[in-house]
Amino acid sequence: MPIKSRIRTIPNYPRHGIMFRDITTLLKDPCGLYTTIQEIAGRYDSVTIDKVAGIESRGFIIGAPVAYQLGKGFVPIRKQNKLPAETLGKDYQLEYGSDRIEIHRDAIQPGDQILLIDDLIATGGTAEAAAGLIEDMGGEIVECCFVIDLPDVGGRARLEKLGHRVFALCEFDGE
Ligand SMILES: O=P(O)(O)OC[C@H]1O[C@H](OP(=O)(O)OP(=O)(O)O)[C@H](O)[C@@H]1O
Ligand SMILES: Nc1ncnc2[nH]cnc12
Repeated sequence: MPIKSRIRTIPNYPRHGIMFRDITTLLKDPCGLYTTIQEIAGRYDSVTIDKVAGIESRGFIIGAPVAYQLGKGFVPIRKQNKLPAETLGKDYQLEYGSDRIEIHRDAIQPGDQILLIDDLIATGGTAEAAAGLIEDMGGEIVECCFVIDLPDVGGRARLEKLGHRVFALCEFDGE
């Protein structure tokens, strides 16, 4: 069964008008989880990557096994006040609210080739902030990689306009 058909849609969550794309139905399926990680990791098999960065929280579920499969380290980009050492942070707007993400100041070395991973791109605000943090530290974004793209919300176009490569395993377009 394709990855997309294992993702459930919950209308009007967490707010009226939002079609929430729920990956828990993909994750609970051993074949769904395995295929997702293999497909992403396979894409970067012969690409130079120093570290995989994942965005809290759903980006951790996808990013950490991809890093493991590629034999690379994993860097968590976390919500405000969750990281214990010195951090750099950025505020950003969400499809349904606003938030702040942070990264440890010693997580990235200048010139590091970083694969940025999250489960989903909607407005692209979260990924733009995460990519910005990585670039502020001298890291280079190899690609921004997602399980799900919502093209009608415009995040991919926003990241591409900033010069980032974007890849997603599937798209939900007004369904
Ligand atoms: O492209 P954007 O409009 O920025 O939205 C995408 C982000 O929103 C969701 O995370 P959320 O902030 O809901 O946190 P969670 O992963 O902890 O549920 C999703 O996992 C992405 O990180
Ligand atoms: N429509 C959506 N479904 C799941 N996660 C999201 N994050 C932002 N928009 C979302």
